[in-house]
Amino acid sequence: MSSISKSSPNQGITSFQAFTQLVDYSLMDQLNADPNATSDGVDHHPRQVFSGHYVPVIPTPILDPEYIIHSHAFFDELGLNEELVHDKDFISVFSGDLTKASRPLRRFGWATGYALSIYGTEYSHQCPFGTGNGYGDGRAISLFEIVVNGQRWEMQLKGGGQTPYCRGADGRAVLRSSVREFLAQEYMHSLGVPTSRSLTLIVSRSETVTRPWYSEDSSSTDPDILVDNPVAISTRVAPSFLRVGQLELFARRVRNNDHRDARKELRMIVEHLIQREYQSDIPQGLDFESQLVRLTDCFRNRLTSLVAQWIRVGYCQGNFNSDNCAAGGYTLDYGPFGFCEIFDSEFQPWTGGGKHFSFFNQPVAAEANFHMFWTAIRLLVEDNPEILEKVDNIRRGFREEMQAKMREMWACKLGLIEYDSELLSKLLQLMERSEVDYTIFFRELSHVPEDISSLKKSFYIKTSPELDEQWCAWLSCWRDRVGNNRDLASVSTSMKAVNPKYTWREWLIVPAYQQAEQGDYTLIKEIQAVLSKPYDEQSKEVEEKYYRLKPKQYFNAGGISHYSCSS
Ligand SMILES: Nc1ncnc2c1ncn2[C@@H]1O[C@H](COP(=O)(O)OP(=O)(O)OP(=O)(O)O)[C@@H](O)[C@H]1O
Ligand SMILES: [Mg+2]
Repeated sequence: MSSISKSSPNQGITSFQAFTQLVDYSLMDQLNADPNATSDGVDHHPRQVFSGHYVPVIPTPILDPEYIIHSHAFFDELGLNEELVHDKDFISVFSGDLTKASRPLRRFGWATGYALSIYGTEYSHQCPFGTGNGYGDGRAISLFEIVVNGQRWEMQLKGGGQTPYCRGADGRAVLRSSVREFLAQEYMHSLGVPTSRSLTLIVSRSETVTRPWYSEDSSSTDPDILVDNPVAISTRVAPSFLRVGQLELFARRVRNNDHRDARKELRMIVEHLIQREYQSDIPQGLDFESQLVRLTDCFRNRLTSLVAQWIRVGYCQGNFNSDNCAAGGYTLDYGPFGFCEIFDSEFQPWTGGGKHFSFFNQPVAAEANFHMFWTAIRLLVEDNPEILEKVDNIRRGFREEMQAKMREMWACKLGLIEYDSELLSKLLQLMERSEVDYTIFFRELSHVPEDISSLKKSFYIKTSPELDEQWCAWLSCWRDRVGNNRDLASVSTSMKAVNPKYTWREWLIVPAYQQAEQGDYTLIKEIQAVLSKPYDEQSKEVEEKYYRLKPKQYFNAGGISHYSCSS
């Protein structure tokens, strides 16, 4: 679990100039740039990109940037001193201004194309040209990579302006969505769930964009007003930003025989993926085809673990398309996401997401993404039946592995040594009938209570005596299972380490971004601190404010309980 540790003034990198010494373009330089890219990186209009792995693009800085917050934990990991946020060159670069960048920095970053599959169905008409060649990072621009203690990190602006993939949109992200993404990424990391990380959040004091949103107290499904929002840039960081959709893009070009180098470009991006994300799992000395088998196996392992973890912590990605599925197996794109409060196996905060991307259906959505991954990479071993058989077997085994990871997760969450399907399914029924708060329920259960009174803290409805009786029977059965020859205090400790006390409650986040729109960042910082220790009890004051059921007025509230637009 991460903690906030602030480096002392003498420790770590304090100047942007020193920071630039970490920058490394060597792996990116092995990939192909779009041969039709402009030589000056001024490439901000929607156009088709037919080949190459990336397009060099100059970001568009936000006007009058003001630093809001950075990740203390991640600064610490990277060996950056807190002082760095006072270096104006550091803030300029992470607000999208590369105009004064000097060597080793380059004056442009890059955007990448990717394909889209929704729940295993390929799409290409979402791009303005109807071909898929205009789809990709429309507002995400990577600046550079740094290497710290042998670990490579790609630094990417979200909201850094238009790219050839912007499809005519403004390339911006609003403060609301940037605050959400910044805080959620850090929270996920503190929960111990693999994720892209947050570095900095910077807002413009003068530039705004208009977005549809919800009027106060609106219960409408779709936004009912247009709002001017300050724009912001959050910088997110990951070993790479390669998505399943990216592999698909190159695979589609191979299948369609789009150009001479299509197969070569697919192989290059797959080799790049192995180097960027799987170096520690796949020995470099192996021949490429054996590496591919290992890659398929490792990705299946990471993806199934990830989704089981999501369900453990109550997270719903909301829009788990292949273009929002990181090929490194971590959480990516905190737009339409939400955390389950009142338990509903079909919980889905994004109104456009439907049941297929809902809370408990995420293992199935993940399988659809894995299927697209497998479809793409198997093109590279088509002429080797032995290898193909191995890769296909791994594909076939997805469901079984997913189920095994889910069983393991539920056993852990319930403090059991062995998974018990009957105990779990009875519990889930009771949870749904009693409308329990997902986080509060499991946290209270983690105290291994003797009766159901403390569990009732998590109920949104008043239960009948008959329902109470069923709960008592369930609890007694569960206590027998967990207590069998085990010390209950240690069961409780291990349960508390997997059942967080503090969760993301959208109605507590809303005031933070609303106050930030008025220039007050206190609440953002408070939430960052609380969510950085989600498994700790924390103070009485924090408990009273953050360990609470969702108040009635926020049920069905547009922009809080559901949203149709998240950008
Ligand atoms: N304001 C915008 N300007 C340009 N492109 C945009 C904008 N908003 C979204 N897009 C693009 O539309 C596509 C779908 O949007 P989605 O909300 O999944 O992505 P996102 O949140 O911008 O991106 P990411 O997946 O990089 O976190 C993405 O390719 C994204 O780059
Ligand atoms: Mg996305």
